[in-house]
Amino acid sequence: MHRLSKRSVKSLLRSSTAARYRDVAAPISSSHFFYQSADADSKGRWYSVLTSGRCDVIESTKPFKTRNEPFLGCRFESTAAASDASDSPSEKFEYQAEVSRLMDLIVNSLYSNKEVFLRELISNASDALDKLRFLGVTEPELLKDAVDLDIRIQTDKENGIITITDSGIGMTRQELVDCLGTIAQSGTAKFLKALKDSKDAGADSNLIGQFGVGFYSAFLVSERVEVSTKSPKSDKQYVWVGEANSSTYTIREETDPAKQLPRGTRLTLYLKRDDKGYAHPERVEKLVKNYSQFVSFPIYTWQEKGFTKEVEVDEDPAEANKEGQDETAEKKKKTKKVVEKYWDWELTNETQPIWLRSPKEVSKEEYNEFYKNTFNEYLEPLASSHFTTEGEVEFRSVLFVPSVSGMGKDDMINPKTKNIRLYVKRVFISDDFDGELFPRYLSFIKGVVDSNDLPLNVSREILQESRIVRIMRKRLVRKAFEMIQGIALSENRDDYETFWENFGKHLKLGCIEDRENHKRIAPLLRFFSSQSENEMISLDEYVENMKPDQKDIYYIASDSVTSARNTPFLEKLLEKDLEVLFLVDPIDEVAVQNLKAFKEKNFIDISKEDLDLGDKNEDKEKEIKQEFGQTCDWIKKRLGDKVASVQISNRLSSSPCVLVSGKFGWSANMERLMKAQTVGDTSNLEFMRSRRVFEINPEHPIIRTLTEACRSTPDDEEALRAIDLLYDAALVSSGFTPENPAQLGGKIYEMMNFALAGKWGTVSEYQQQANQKPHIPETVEAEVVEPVEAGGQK
Ligand SMILES: Nc1ncnc2c1ncn2[C@@H]1O[C@H](COP(=O)(O)OP(=O)(O)OP(=O)(O)O)[C@@H](O)[C@H]1O
Repeated sequence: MHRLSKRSVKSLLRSSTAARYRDVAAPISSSHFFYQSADADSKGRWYSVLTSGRCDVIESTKPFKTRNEPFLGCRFESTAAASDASDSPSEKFEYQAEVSRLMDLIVNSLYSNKEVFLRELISNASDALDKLRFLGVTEPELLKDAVDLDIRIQTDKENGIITITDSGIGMTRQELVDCLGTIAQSGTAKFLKALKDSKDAGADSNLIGQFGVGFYSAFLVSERVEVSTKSPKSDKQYVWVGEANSSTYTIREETDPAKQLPRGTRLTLYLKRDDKGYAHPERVEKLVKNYSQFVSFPIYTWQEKGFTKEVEVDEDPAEANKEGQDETAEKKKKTKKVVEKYWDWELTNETQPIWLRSPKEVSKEEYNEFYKNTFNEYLEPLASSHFTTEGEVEFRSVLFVPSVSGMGKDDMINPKTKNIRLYVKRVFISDDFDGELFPRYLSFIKGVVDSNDLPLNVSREILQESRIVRIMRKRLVRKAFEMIQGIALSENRDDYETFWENFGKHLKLGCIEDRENHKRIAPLLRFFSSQSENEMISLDEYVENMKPDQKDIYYIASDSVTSARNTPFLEKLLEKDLEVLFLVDPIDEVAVQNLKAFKEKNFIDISKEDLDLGDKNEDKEKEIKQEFGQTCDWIKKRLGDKVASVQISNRLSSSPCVLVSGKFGWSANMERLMKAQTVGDTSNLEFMRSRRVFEINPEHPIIRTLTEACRSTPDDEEALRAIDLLYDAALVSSGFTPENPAQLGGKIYEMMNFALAGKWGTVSEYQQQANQKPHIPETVEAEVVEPVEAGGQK
C-alpha cells in the first residue's frame, strides 16, 4: 500500500485549522498517520488521523498518551494543504497578453462587488458538472468513480483560505493551458470596453460574468490561486498556480497522495489580507444562498454544528456523603446539558430545479434570483412565465423577458445568444439551440426548457427534424407573447416603454418573418403619430381614435418625427383632423407593409398615388379637371419622362405641388434607405424605383399663375423654367434626393436674381452687376506694405 510521505503530512497539518503539530510519526498508510500536538493544553499528546484524498477530510481521534493507542474517531477538517508540498517540477508559462491586461484590471481596478467571485467560480464548477453529466450519457465510464455530482466549499478563516471542489469534468494539462492562460479576444475587448465605459460610475465586478472571463474573478480577492484538477481523460492530476500581479503561471503534476482527486477540480484561494473576511463559514453560506441558490447541483459548505447531550457532573464529596445516607438518591447521578461542537457538510442551496417546483410555491423574488444567477444579469427581468405542458409533448419551462437588450444590430440578424438552456430529463444539454426553440426575432427571450420527450443525445439536426420540437416551439412562442402582452397591459407604462426601447425592433422583424403570428405582434407595436409626437401609441389606440367614416390607417415613413410632421403629404389630413402614423425607424415601413392590415383596416401610405380621404366629389373634380387639365398636360410635356403623369391633388392645402410614388414601387423613404445600403453603383436600383406622379394644388397662387402662362404664353422660357424648379422643389419636399443638387442650386439663384431685380432694378442691370469682376479699392493697394530689409531700411 502506498504510504503518505512525512512531508505531505506536515504540509497537511500546517494548513489545517485544527492541528498545530510538534512532531509527526512516519505515516502508517496512504490515509493514516499520527502527530504530536503543539498546543499547550494537549500536553504533547499524540493524535491519530485518517485523511481522505478528495476533500482532505481528516478523522482524528481523541488525544493519546502514546502513538500506539487504537483509533477512536472524532472528526475535524483540514483546509487545503500548502502548495509547496509537491516534489514534482513546475513548468512556467506566460499569460496571453489579453489575460495579463485583464488580470491587471481585475486586480487593480475593480473594488466594488468583489463578492461575485464566489458566484463565478461556483458557476464554473456547475458547468463542469453539467459537462460531465452530459458526456456521461454516451460515455458512462466517465461516471464510473462513485463520486456524487456536487460542489463543496470549505473555509479556513484563520489563514484566509477558501477551497471550492467540484466532481465535474476537470481539465487535462493542455486544457489548463488553453482555458486558464488564454481567452477569446472578442470577449475581452468587449469586457475592457464595458469596464472603461462604467469606470466613471465606479467599475463594477459584476461585469466579469457577462463576458466569459469568470475564472479570473478569483483574483478579485486572492493573492494566489491554485487549481488542482483531474480529467477523466488523463491519468494524472495537475496543479495550476497563478498569482495576482504576475504575468506568469505554473503547472505541475500533483504527486501528493493526500491531495488526489478521483475526478474534478479543486480551487484553492489564498485571500488577500483585506479580503480574508470572505473565509468565514457564515459569510460563504450567505453568499451561496444569495447568489447560487439555484445551481442545479448540491452545494455543500463546511459548517460548525452542535448538539446537546447530557453529561454526568462530578460530585462534591461532601454532597455525596450527605446523599449517601439516602439510598434512592444514590442511584440518580447528577447530569447537565452540554453542547458538543463538531464540523460537517451542510447542504446550502435549493437542489430541486426551480422549473420542477410548482409555480404556486415559487415567489417572484425566487424567479428573479434564479434569472440573475443563471444568466449573469444584475437587473431584474420585466416578466417571467413558468409553465408545464402535458399531453402530446411534455416539457417544463421558465421564461423571462430581460429588461435590457445587450444585443447589437448584428446580433438581432444573426443571434448567438445562449439565452435558452435546454435540458432533457434534468440533464443540461446545451445553450446553443436557441434558434431551434425560438424564431430569431424572439432570440432575446431567456429561460430554461426541460423536455421529457427528447433523446439525451439530441443534436441540432435532430432538433431541426423533430415534430416534438415544432410543437414545443409553438408553445414557447405563445408563452413569450403572453409575457409581452402582460407587460403591455400592466399599469406601469414605463415597463412597456423599456421593453419597446430594447426590443421593439425585434417585434418589427417579427412582422416581416412570422406571418403566422401577425395577430399577436400587431397589438404590441408602437408608433409616434401626427396627434402624438411625444408619446408612442398602439394600433388599438389609433383605431379607437379613427373618425367614424375613416376606413384606413394612414401612415407616412420618414427619417424623423420633425420631417414627417412637415411633409406636404400631411396637409389635407391635418386639416381634416385625420391621425397619421409616423414611421421613423428604417424597419417600420417594411414591417407595416408586411402586416397589410390591422383589425380589417388597411395601412395606407399617404405619399403614394390614389389616396382616398373619403371626400370624393365627382362633379367638383370634373370642373377642376376642365379648368386645369390643359395645365397638367403642359407641365407633363415639359417634365417628360421624369414623371409618369401630372394630376390634380386632393392632399395639398398650402404647398403648390408634391411628388407622389406609384402604388407598387418604393416610397421616397424606402428609396433613400435602399440607396444608403447599396455600396457603389446605385443604377441597378432604378428598376425598383417607383413611377412618380406630379400632383398640383389648383388653389395655390403659383399654379394659378402658371395656368395663366399656359393659356397665354405656353412657350415662355421663364414659365418653363419655373416648372423645372417646381419639380425640383417638389422632389426635395416630398423626401426624394434631387438628381443634380448643384443644378438645383443654380436654378434657385437664377430665380432669386429675377425676384430681387424685379424689386430693386432690371434683370439686365442686376446680371450686369453680378458679372462684374470684384472691385479692389485703390486705398487697399496703397496700403500694401513692402518687406523691411534687415537693419530697418527699405
Ligand atoms: N471548475 C472547473 N472545471 C473544469 N473546467 C473549468 C472550471 N473552471 C473553469 N474551467 C475552464 O476554464 C474556462 C474558462 O473559464 P471562465 O470562467 O474564465 O470562462 P467561461 O466559463 O468560459 O465563461 P463564464 O465564466 O461566463 O461561464 C471554462 O470555459 C472551462 O473550460
